[in-house]
Amino acid sequence: MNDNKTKIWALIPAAGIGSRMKAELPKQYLEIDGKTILEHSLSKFLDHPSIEKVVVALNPEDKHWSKLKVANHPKIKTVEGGATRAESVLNGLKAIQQHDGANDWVMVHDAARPCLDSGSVDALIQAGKDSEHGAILAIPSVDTVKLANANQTIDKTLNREQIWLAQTPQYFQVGQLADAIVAGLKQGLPITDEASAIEAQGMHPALVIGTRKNIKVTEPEDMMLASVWLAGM
Ligand SMILES: Nc1ccn([C@@H]2O[C@H](COP(=O)(O)OP(=O)(O)OP(=O)(O)O)[C@@H](O)[C@H]2O)c(=O)n1
Ligand SMILES: C[C@](O)(CO)[C@H](O)COP(=O)(O)O
Repeated sequence: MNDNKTKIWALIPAAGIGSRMKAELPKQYLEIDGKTILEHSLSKFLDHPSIEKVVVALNPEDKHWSKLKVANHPKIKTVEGGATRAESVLNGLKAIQQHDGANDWVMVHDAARPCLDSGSVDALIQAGKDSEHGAILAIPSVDTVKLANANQTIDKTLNREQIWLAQTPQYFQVGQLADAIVAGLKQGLPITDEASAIEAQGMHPALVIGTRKNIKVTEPEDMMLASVWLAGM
């Protein structure tokens, strides 16, 4: 549980190569309205008064970050990313722990989600005050969800009332999250978001309703959608 005195970090995994985007640059460096996707994602935290510092995990071969204006921002610290998203996040958490931040809280947010609104950040901070096990943004499914067999036939329909689609930011105590990721990686679990590592330790993070605008830019057609949402923000 956090309180009004808790120090809050943001951690942006930005070390991916964007293979599904099939662009010449890693997708976080593609521009929308004169700013890279990464800068749009970062701005929500750099401008937020409750976020003290922002850690950005970069690909060791990154050639683009140093050209951005934001690279010299006093609130930002960079670390080397890892081979997977979970390892990039873990590297960032270790850097925070080196600053004595194990008891601080951290909001992990995909570099590839540029359309986050500050109201959602506020809602997560609020949820962290009531939750022992952290909180994530997510949206209830609006589609009927099928569980598939290996041969792409339907096994069964899941109860939609219980299906939520996870977004980021995901908000946890730094030490609790780092321990959970280390344990999950050791067990060979597929850690595709922070909550999955926490859940695997038997904890139950809260679900906070996000917005459908907070898309993850993943494939080429997502660029158009993100630019529409950003134009309205
Ligand atoms: N080794 C990795 C892989 C991914 N990410 C980051 O995790 C976020 C979500 O990952 P995803 O959307 O899958 O990005 P990519 O891995 O770049 O895309 P793809 O899977 O299409 O290659 C992105 O901000 C990405 O930069 C990371 O920091 N380190
Ligand atoms: C963390 C995440 O954005 C939650 O939906 C998602 O799991 C990342 O998945 P990716 O395949 O690494 O983009």
